[in-house]
Amino acid sequence: MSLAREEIVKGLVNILGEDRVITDETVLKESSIDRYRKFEQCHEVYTQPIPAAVVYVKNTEEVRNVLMFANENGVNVVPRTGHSAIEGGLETALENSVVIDGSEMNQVLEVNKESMQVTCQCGVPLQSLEDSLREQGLTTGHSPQSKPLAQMGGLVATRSIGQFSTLYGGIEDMLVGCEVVFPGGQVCRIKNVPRRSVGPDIRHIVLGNEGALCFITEVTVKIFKYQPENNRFLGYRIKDMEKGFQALRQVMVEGYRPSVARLYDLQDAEMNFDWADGENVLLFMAEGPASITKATAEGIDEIVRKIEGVTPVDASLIETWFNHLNWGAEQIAQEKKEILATDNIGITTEISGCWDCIYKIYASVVERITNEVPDLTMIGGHSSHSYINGTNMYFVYYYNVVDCRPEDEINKYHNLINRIICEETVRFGGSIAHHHGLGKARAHYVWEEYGSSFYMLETLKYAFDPNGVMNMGTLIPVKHDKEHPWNF
Ligand SMILES: Cc1cc2nc3c(=O)[nH]c(=O)nc-3n(C[C@H](O)[C@H](O)[C@H](O)COP(=O)(O)OP(=O)(O)OC[C@H]3O[C@@H](n4cnc5c(N)ncnc54)[C@H](O)[C@@H]3O)c2cc1C
Repeated sequence: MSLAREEIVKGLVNILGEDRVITDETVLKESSIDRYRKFEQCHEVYTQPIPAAVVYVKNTEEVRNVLMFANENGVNVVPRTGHSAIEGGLETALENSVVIDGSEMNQVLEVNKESMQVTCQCGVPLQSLEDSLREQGLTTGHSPQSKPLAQMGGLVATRSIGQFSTLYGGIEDMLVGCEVVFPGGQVCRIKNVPRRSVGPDIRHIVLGNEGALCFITEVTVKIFKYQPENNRFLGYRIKDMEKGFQALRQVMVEGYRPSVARLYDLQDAEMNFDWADGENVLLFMAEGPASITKATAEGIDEIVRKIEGVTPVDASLIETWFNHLNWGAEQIAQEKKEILATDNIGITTEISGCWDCIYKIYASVVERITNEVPDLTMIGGHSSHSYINGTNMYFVYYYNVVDCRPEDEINKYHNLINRIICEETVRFGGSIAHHHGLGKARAHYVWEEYGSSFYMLETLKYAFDPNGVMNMGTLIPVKHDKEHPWNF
């Protein structure tokens, strides 16, 4: 039999003491969702089950004790660090869940300048880590737009990616080793080595698990020399979006590795660049030793200028724009004010596809959303992470919320748009989530995404979380309506 709310709180207080078991109603409500339900959040309307408690853990032993308590008593837990999730990964989908917050595990344990790696606890904010590394002439190379908000545990748990990914890769290319705790109480450490050939790469069980398999307590990531004085910026207007994708492809296929390679369609460009002048925008940044950035910038410029319909712009425009790209608490507060004042809301959904299908996905998503979604005020997007075999597409959309209560917005608009994006992406052979994770929102499409390999994901879930207490509903939905997967 499951424990009553009071018994759960009592058990947690026995483990952690009263101070670190929070049962304040406002905190609990705010902890029941993340930015997937941004409209509800702005209106302070909470539709998800309110957790029994939020607990602040200070070390691995405490994480272990809380997880074992939850596992033995069938209590759902939701791991959390920076609270910047945007796909519902932090929603407490089951009654009487416990949010385990690791943000007080915030020590940088070692900066190893010889082996070029840094080890930190899960709650280290990326911004403070990066600021202190830069003072020492070093960088993680990781720069998601949420750098001012996100913390190391969450960044690994979501398989995050940063703005310089074309050079440094995603977090999966940076993670060297880690320590994690499973619900049965097993504490596992994956050691720090440059590479090994000893069976499957078990780091990938941790990466992107979204708190549905284990709690990440410590991570070691690579570090690189920080040499901003050598940065080169390039920017272009380009008339045709499809040719823009071809330009990105050519840069990658010819073997160039800019840190940033981005293509904005004209709708998104209009919102970001006052010089876009009704055209799409291509931009690049090269980082690293001076000889490499010079050669990279010159090589890319030569390729792009040969493409029809391209107009170069002053490099300083790109540099200025780039320095104001990140989002912290201030931008989030400002956004809330604007949403409340206008009932107009902007949301993003990102996917990926190989070069042979990305334009088809883009064009068909834009067409369907334009035709099928009511009250739309903008649909567009950009590609911001490119590879030898393809790229991502980051759809950006705005709509007016008309004639509906805050709690009805999600199904009337947001889930409808998500469905279109997921359907078209799967139809053309892409992946429904490039870097924000499946959370609870896109988990409804997990079968379409995985196909026959769903067996492997499901087996991992059963093996590592046999009692079903790790962030239930994330990766695999708790309730799923096959006929109407977008309605939840
Ligand atoms: C304005 C904005 C911009 C963004 N830009 C980017 C971007 O450029 N690139 C990008 O990749 N993402 C981006 N995101 C999404 C988000 O910031 C990332 O997913 C980030 O990695 C989440 O880190 P966090 O510490 O905030 O994790 P949280 O939000 O606390 O948690 C995220 C998920 O990870 C799980 N989790 C958290 N901590 C742990 C842990 N210790 N152990 C196990 N599971 C855990 C949670 O259960 C949840 O499912 C953006 C978000 C916002 C709001």
